[in-house]
Amino acid sequence: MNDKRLIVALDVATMAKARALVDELGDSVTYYKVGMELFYSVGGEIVRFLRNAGKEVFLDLKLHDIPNTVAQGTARLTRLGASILNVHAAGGRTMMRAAAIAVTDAATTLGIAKPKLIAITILTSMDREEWTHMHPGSDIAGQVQLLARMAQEAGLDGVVASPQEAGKIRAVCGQDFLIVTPGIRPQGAALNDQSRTATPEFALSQGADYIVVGRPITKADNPREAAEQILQEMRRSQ
Ligand SMILES: O=c1ccn([C@@H]2O[C@H](COP(=O)(O)O)[C@@H](O)[C@H]2O)c(=O)[nH]1
Repeated sequence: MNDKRLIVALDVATMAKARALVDELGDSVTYYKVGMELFYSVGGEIVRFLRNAGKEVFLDLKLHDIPNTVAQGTARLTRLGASILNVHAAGGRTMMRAAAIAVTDAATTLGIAKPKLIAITILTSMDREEWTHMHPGSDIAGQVQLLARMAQEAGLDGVVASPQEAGKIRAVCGQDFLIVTPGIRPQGAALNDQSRTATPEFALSQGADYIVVGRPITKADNPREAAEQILQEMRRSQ
């Protein structure tokens, strides 16, 4: 069984560990997310390895800097052949617009398919107490909707958000806008450092296009079995 809507977060520190997990998950998983830990350890080699293994890649490096720096960075990353790249929406509309143009131009010059460019809204680890401390009088869901609309207006293809806000994003951004939801926890799973979580079934019911699952699979005693259980839950929710 396999479902491209499941993206497994490959949060390990070495190529050997990454290879072992990809091997173990086999054909049950076709989409992997590569984040800072693995990319800063091994660089572009991991993207080439996954692509050669027939996998799709979400390169989750969350760029956040001035427009020119982010544009140049996303242009360089485009060459690696990932299907999804991302930046922080908090970098602003001008920064997101610059990144969107840079990705399109780089893909055109290289003659490759343009990766989707999506924006981080508010990290799923952020809880309401911490948010209110930082932004008195503002509510998370309203801010997520605002950031998602900004990303859409800047020409991005979608956002990363908590499954708890997916429905609200759909309501303001419509159907033709990608919603990728980390913070996924099957019933009874440890939350770890996540706060605004939900089950795979709930995320999909709220309009998420993709769910991102890391530790509930990668730290399980039997990662393949954990992935298969999530895939079964996804199938039930169709
Ligand atoms: O808001 C965000 C944005 C990105 N992430 C990333 O997703 C995975 C989640 O891993 P779990 O082990 O399932 O918690 C991780 O790589 C984060 O960097 C996120 O969690 N929230």
